[in-house]
Amino acid sequence: MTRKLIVGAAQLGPIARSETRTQVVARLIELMREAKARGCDVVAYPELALTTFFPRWFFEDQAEIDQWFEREMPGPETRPLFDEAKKLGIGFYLGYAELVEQGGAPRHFNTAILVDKSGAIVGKYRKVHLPGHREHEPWRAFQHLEKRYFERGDLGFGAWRTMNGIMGMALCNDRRWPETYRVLGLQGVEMAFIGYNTPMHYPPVPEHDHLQGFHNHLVLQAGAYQNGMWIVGVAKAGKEEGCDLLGQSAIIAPTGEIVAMCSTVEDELVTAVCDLDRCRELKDNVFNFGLHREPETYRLIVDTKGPVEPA
Ligand SMILES: NC(=O)N[C@@H](C(=O)O)c1ccc(O)cc1
Repeated sequence: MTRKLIVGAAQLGPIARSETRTQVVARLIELMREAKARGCDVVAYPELALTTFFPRWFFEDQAEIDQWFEREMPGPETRPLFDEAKKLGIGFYLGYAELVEQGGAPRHFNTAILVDKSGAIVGKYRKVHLPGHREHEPWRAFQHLEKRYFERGDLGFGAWRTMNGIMGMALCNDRRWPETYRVLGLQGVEMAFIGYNTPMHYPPVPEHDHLQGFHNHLVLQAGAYQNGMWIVGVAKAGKEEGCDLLGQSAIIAPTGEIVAMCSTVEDELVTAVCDLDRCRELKDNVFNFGLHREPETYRLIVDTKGPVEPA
């Protein structure tokens, strides 16, 4: 049985603040149909793919915040996407803001799901590394209030056997942290889906603005290679409500090579044939964990948040 998966990275251009879920889902379905026409088994969408990137605004009214969140998945507006996936027989990865009631209390997460070819949700991930700030910082041209609007994910970095392989998920800022990939890699993940919304302007260190594209590929390629996994990085891109977001969505081989990349900052699909068996080239050799890892010497990584004084 071949383990070649045809994978689509369905980058989204900007989503206007006024755009409805129904309008966005229509865009997602169009990309899904294109993916199917190009033979895809699975298609990946960005982080918070159903709305504009709302953490760029400070809202005080909880009802105004909650309007950006999904209370059920699928819900009435998103069900057509699941129906289409089932009809076409294509899997998908989707990021969205999740609102759940637990023990009578509302909980807010920045979430991604993996849906198989039958339209069933097989995995859920809630973003662990929440970037930005908690309080209103009016000096910024755009807020980045993920720390205010979301709780840290409580599901860890899972791995799921589906679509003939072992699949993992992460979201945006998670991709900058080597721990993310390692926890996935240790579970044998062969393909990780990572949606992102990355502003080109980084207010705390604007000297890095020109490096956004470089840093994006640097971390995705290193994560792929060091763990012998395919990585599908998918942007929400373009000028969204005046804020420039990085594009350059990419499919990356376990060798670290970029095999497909978007060249616009609009809705754009790129695809690649991803042979999951190629992960073995790394997992059995240079990154054979069982043979070469020395976890006893890595204690600081889990025992401290860091930094610590040098010994
Ligand atoms: N949605 C995200 O997690 N985005 C982050 C990232 O790309 O790491 C990010 C980028 C720039 C910032 O000023 C704040 C946060």
